Amino acid sequence: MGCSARYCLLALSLCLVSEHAFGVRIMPKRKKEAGTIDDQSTSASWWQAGTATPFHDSGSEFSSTHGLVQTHPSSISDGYSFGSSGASANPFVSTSGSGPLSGSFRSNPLPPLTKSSNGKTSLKHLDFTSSATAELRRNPALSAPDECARACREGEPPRICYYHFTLEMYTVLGAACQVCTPNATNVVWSHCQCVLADGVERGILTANRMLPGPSIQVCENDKVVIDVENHMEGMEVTIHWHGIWQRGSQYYDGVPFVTQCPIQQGNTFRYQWQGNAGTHFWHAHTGLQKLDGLYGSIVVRQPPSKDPNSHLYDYDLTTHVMLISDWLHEDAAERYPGRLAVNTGQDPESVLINGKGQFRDPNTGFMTNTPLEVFTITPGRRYRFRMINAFASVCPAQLTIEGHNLTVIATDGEPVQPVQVNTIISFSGERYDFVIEASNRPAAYWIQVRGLGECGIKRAQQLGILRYARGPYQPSTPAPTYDVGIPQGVVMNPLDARCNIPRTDAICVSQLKNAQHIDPAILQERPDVKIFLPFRFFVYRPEMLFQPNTYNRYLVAPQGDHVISLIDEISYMAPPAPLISQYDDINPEQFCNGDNRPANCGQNCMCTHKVDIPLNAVVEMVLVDEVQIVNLSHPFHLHGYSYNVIGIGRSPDQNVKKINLKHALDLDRRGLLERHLKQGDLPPSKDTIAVPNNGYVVLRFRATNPGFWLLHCHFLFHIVIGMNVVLQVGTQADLPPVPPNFPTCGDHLPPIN
Ligand SMILES: NCCC(=O)NCCc1ccc(O)c(O)c1
Repeated sequence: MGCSARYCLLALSLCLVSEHAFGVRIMPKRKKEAGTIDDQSTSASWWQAGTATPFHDSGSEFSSTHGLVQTHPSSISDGYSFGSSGASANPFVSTSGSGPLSGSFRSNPLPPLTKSSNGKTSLKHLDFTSSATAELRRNPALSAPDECARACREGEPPRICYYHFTLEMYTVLGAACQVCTPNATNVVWSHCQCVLADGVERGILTANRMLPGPSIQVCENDKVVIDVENHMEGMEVTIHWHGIWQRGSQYYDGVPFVTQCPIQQGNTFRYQWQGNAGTHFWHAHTGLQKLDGLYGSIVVRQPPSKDPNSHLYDYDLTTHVMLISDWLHEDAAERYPGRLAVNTGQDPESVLINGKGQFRDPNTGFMTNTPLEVFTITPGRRYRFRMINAFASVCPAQLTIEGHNLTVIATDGEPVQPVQVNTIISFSGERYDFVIEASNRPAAYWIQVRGLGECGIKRAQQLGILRYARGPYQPSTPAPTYDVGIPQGVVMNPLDARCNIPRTDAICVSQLKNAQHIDPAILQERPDVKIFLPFRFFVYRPEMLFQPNTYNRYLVAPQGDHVISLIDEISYMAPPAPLISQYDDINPEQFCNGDNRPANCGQNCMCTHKVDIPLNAVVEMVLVDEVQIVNLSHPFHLHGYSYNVIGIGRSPDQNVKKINLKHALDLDRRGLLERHLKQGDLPPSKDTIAVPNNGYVVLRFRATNPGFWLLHCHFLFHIVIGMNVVLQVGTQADLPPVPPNFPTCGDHLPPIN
């Protein structure tokens, strides 16, 4: 090989086979029968274009309207499906009882665990290590992942869905990519452990050697059990189930030192919860691990009768989950606290769609030829897509699909009245579900995901393909570039956040209408509790930060500022032991909030920021952006709840160049904060909302879920420098005790002998 560039092998193979300047999609040279394999493909790794095998052909031959399910290997955003998500062949989640698939889903009893009726693996990935298999065999009450990813029908008994995640340090383009070549009997090598990402080699962290990690897809009322086995060398971890409210199971919310002790290397921690319906995701909540690959999708489906928008789509496929993430070509730790001479900040090199993509080296122009994600649809049908923004950096993501309108029907798991747009801009932690109607000319169409904001520097983007079954594989139009993209049309969630005027070019989140009933108490004029939370950065002078014998944390911001995050002038520090299980082990002086600032707490006040909220109170929160950096809007995520987005705005006062707490309070007094509380306003429910740059959002929720719930900016680097606060709803007495033998942790400071 003898190449210096890490991706040169791929780039080289591209050079040999490339027919277009832009590079080659992985395409069969000639069309093959579905499910056959090119036996000549032995000389090079299977992803290389010159040896492309027609595994993705299979999608064209199986119509999604056939009643049979699992006729070929399905995949769920699993990082192995060779550029075909196999969607058309796996239409096993029908939303309409009378639809073509009515009654077609069979649920297999255990065993077998891994094979579907045709003997091929239906949902790969799932961990079939001896421990996972053993647990499933030992306990006949458990269902395997592919049994749980099913159409949900009223009256069907709930399942207990069992998952086993083995977390490891792993490699993109490792040797697994040479061994799992498809062979004549297996179109897809059933347990392929090859992670391709965008074709650039790097070390990563994985769950079950997949990127994204395993998808959890269940029905409402199912019980979900996930054994998380940590084998990451020298690392501790927790997994947060983003969007899952954890009612009655707060100790499984996965926030380190709030709801549990981190899982030590070599240990297994069993999470158990019942999911509220919707599109959610899981990700590591410790350190920077999320950015290195520890995330995956969660879909909690409902019987169609329970979804107010189910009449708008025919299919809700396991394969139409679209998880988008930003991607580095090095460990995230290279970026924290950050470097000076080569300060690339948080800027990702790349973007991935379901862990897939290609990368063009800006210096050489070489482009990798790894497969793009393909979503297959059948003409005339309407499909529910579930988009998950798993970005970690500050970049918003812009999704556009060539030739297709997107009808937004839900956000953050909660249904909204449908709105039609052409582009969806989303922030880290948000989810948008939309319907696509396969009503265009049967062809292949580009999907473009562009990183906005800081991602514009490197022009990070990724492409995918929306393909009509039996149509061509390759879009006929030139691949959209960062600068010449798919026309954006009407935008969901515009960055300018001009939300208080009617407009035809964009729809703000605050202009969406909830598709469900809203507790009237939420809309009462005066909430029981009103909390203003301004947030900003504190910029250290180097002589303060590097005072001898002080060791304050910091992040090197893009312009070189050394900063920490403040919410209400406090930078959150985790306590040494979990609030939920070892509250009494924590020194009360560890806690603070705006009304109780520790003595001598200066401008860089660091403590466990905790705000107490009475159980069942109607809470209003006003988040105020005091960061004041153009193009930077912070998405705030609340654990344990979804809130109603009552208003989004900026100062109406032309003289006020910069909003701050004082000004927001003044606007509130004058009744000038935007609040949609009228009959029929129906403010949408969400759990993650971007606070517009130089603006504010007003949120409300009824505090019916007791516990210690984290509220935080969802940007990863802002979390680690303290942009968090714990909302304690109710008292410890309102919480169930943690399960027996819940792990403990804490300082060890015995008397000195
Ligand atoms: N007027 C204050 C200057 C300031 O706050 N500088 C920080 C800028 C920053 C911090 C973190 C980021 O992630 C980012 O993108 C930008």
